[in-house]
Amino acid sequence: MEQLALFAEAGQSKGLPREYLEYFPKLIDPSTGQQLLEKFIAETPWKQQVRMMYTKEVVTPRLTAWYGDPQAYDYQSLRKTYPLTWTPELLMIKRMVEPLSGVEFNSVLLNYYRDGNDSVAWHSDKEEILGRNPVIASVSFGQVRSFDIRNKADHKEHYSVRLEHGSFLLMKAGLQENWEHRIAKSMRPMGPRVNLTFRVVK
Ligand SMILES: O=C(O)CCC(=O)C(=O)O
Ligand SMILES: [Fe+2]
Repeated sequence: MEQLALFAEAGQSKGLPREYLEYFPKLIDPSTGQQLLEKFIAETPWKQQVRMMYTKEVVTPRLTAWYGDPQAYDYQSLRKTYPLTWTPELLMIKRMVEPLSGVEFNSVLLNYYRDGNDSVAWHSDKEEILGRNPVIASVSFGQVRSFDIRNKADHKEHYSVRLEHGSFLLMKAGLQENWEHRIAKSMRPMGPRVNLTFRVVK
């Protein structure tokens, strides 16, 4: 049984459109990852974003925080907003993913999924501040969650990757243009997960 599960996990990236997405299950060892997870949960100034959806206020179903260089401010928001200052842990992980990504990142968005009720809906990260064809490096800690992608031109073409504790997912140029992604809610009991997405803000 255990063997079967392991086999399925090892082969889970088979069939993925590798020109758009690359999965590395073991970037960070499990015990370091556990310490980082606990530190991120305890020490990050998490916020729950509120957005307007037509006339209704909608609360984002997860907690977020944004870190980076002061130059990576968000010029699109009504009031210029600045990222929090890099922590040593975030800088360490940034230096690990940069050679694998071929990009120097200047900011990172943290997502905290407290349990199976937390999620991110279908979207692609294609804001103007990310420029054209952004490369995004995603590192996951804690609860394994399913990362689903679907082709914008044909929703029947879809894949899932289970993002394991300590794993690294590289979202390559073109993914945001041609595919959408999400982390769906789950009915199963789920522990906490923290995900970091390193980005270049123009
Ligand atoms: O939690 C994840 O793995 C994905 C997060 C995401 O899509 C985003 O922050 O834009
Ligand atoms: Fe995203």
